[in-house]
Amino acid sequence: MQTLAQTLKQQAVNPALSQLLLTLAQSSVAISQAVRHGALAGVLGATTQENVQGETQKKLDVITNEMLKDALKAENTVRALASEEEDHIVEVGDSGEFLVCFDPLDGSSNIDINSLVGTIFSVLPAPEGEISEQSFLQKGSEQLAAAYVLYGPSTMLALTTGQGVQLFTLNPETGEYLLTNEAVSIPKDTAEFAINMSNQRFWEAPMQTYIADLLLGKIGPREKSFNMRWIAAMVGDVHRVLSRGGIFTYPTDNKNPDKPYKLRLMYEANPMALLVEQAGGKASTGYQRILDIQPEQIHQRVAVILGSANEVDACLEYHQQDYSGEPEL
Ligand SMILES: O=P(O)(O)OC[C@H]1O[C@](O)(COP(=O)(O)O)[C@@H](O)[C@@H]1O
Ligand SMILES: [Mg+2]
Ligand SMILES: [Mg+2]
Repeated sequence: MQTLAQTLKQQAVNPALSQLLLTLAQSSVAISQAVRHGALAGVLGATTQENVQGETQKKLDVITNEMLKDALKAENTVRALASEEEDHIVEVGDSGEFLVCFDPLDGSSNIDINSLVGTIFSVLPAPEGEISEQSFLQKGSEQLAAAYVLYGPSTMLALTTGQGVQLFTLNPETGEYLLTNEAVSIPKDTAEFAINMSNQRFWEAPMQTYIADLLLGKIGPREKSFNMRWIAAMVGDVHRVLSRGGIFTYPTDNKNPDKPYKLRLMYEANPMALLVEQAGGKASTGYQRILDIQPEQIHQRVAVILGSANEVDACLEYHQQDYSGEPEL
């Protein structure tokens, strides 16, 4: 089986980018080991700190963030990084062509129940000159590479450098990622949706109506029965979408008027949107292609609807209708 390094070579990926991706992959092997040791390594549970988003940091959020930061500081390919667990950007080197955004531990509420977690990466070109937060505010379509690692029964890496999506499985004996799917393709149609249903009463009318129609199954306008899954780790849900199709959404809600969206654009939505599009799927806010959004802040949040192309289109049709004359749901 082909290794990650061999695959990058075959794709003729620029050597500096290859080196960076191999470093990120290597760090994820170390994270995978930390995650696997769980309580034995004393890494479970929460810290007393909060991140910039006001969320209590888990010990592993902090540990994995430090691991990635240290690995990137030892690199000469990266100018600066932006992380979910850092209030501001962190400059890591004077030379280098890249900026990296990451969510070091996605789905961290799953860690204490020994369920799926992951890491998400996005690589952007570094502009010339001084680096500031502004340098990161590039559209998702500018990403040079995007990847996630899923720490599940096996550890898997999904990667795109703009040449489709490849899936690698970690050989735990050798610490090497081996190519196990060279061209991921998301089926266009699906009968599976993923949404946190407990927020139903807080959604906008289009999402309320769309999900209500899915729940009606064969007797509803869709004339088809749908199943539901929710892993509470975007990496896990997106991996299922890449593996067998589906629609995944964390839509706009008015639960907390100051926070109408949950997922973060720069290190959750953008990298996942690139992976999904590269695998033949679609990713939208309901009103705009995610990869076309002009970011305004590194920690900005966004509504996400992604997955099987025809199902995302079906959901988007609901967003084009006018609900103003209808009674409130
Ligand atoms: O707990 P909820 O509201 O279901 O939200 C789950 C969502 O939150 C996230 O866990 C956010 O990620 P973090 O754990 O990195 O903060 C997503 O991965 C997931 O889709
Ligand atoms: Mg996350
Ligand atoms: Mg996280």
